[in-house]
Amino acid sequence: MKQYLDMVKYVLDNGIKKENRTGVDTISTFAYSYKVDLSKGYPLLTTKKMYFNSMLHELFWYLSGEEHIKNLRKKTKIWDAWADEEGRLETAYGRFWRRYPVPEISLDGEVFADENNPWVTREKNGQLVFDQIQYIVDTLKEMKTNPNHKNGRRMIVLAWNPGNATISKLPPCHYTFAFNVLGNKLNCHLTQRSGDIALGIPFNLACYSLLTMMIAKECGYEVGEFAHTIIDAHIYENHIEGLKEQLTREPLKLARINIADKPFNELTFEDITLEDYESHPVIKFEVAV
Ligand SMILES: Nc1nc(=O)c2c([nH]1)NC[C@@H]1CN(c3ccc(C(=O)N[C@@H](CCC(=O)O)C(=O)O)cc3)CN21
Ligand SMILES: O=c1ccn([C@H]2C[C@H](O)[C@@H](COP(=O)(O)O)O2)c(=O)[nH]1
Repeated sequence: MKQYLDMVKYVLDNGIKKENRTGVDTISTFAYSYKVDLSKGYPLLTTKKMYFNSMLHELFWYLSGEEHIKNLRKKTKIWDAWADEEGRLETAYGRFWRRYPVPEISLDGEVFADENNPWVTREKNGQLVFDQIQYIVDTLKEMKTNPNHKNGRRMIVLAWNPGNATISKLPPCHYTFAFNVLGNKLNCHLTQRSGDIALGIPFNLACYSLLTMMIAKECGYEVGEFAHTIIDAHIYENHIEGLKEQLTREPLKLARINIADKPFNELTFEDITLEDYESHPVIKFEVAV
């Protein structure tokens, strides 16, 4: 994928050396953006072998709304370093995607959705929560018959909750995304505060591109573009050689994705198949914890 290789080259050429909490320095750039046209194929990197199954388990974990990795860790180890022995995690994306806490006390004149709202439920522990993914799916369906939908430019999912994020061991990196309809095409824009270009970004790109394809299918849209803005876009120093190796490799034809004919909420791991994926060999990168 040319856009990825361009980003790698840009950060290698322009990055500034920076220290960070992990003890492994990075070369960093500010606010790198790129776009991919999803109608041209599925943007899974071909210049190294990608562990598609780990990414797919991660996406279904997000969609499950689980706040822990008790189930995910049976499928992939990629989140183990940030959880405790029991599989508990201080911050989990899916918890906020599908169960974002809603306050029950408001100021004079201010509104918050209550239990009568279609996306709000009360959990067993008494907390009111909002399902942002269902809100997106329902709104996109309503827009088919009502292009002037009041929420047509308000299709936002937020994973950042300051009261959690600012004290968490690992707050969300990809913390907000927005859907956008143009013609009959569904676009998605992801904002990421911090991006590990060798390890995290290829997963994030593949994950949100697939999510966009799944939602487009459910709601009757063609796939449009995936756009990604990475605020601190960095390469860890011990990843430089592996990324330089990738730059010498010629990108191969993009793979395709097949999604089973099932309602979005019933899709499981087995319903998504990766077709015609060919790649250059694996490159091992060590993850900075
Ligand atoms: N420093 C850092 N980089 C990240 O990308 C990252 C974090 N931390 N913390 C939270 C999550 C966990 N993520 C990870 C963690 C590990 C891999 C990883 O090891 N990937 C390997 C092998 C995957 C596998 O064995 O299935 C790869 O080659 O992609 C990828 C993403 C992304 N995130
Ligand atoms: O999905 C993800 C999750 C994490 N990352 C990277 C970005 C950073 O290298 C680290 C997080 O460290 P912070 O100090 O919290 O920024 O993980 C990613 O690229 N993608």
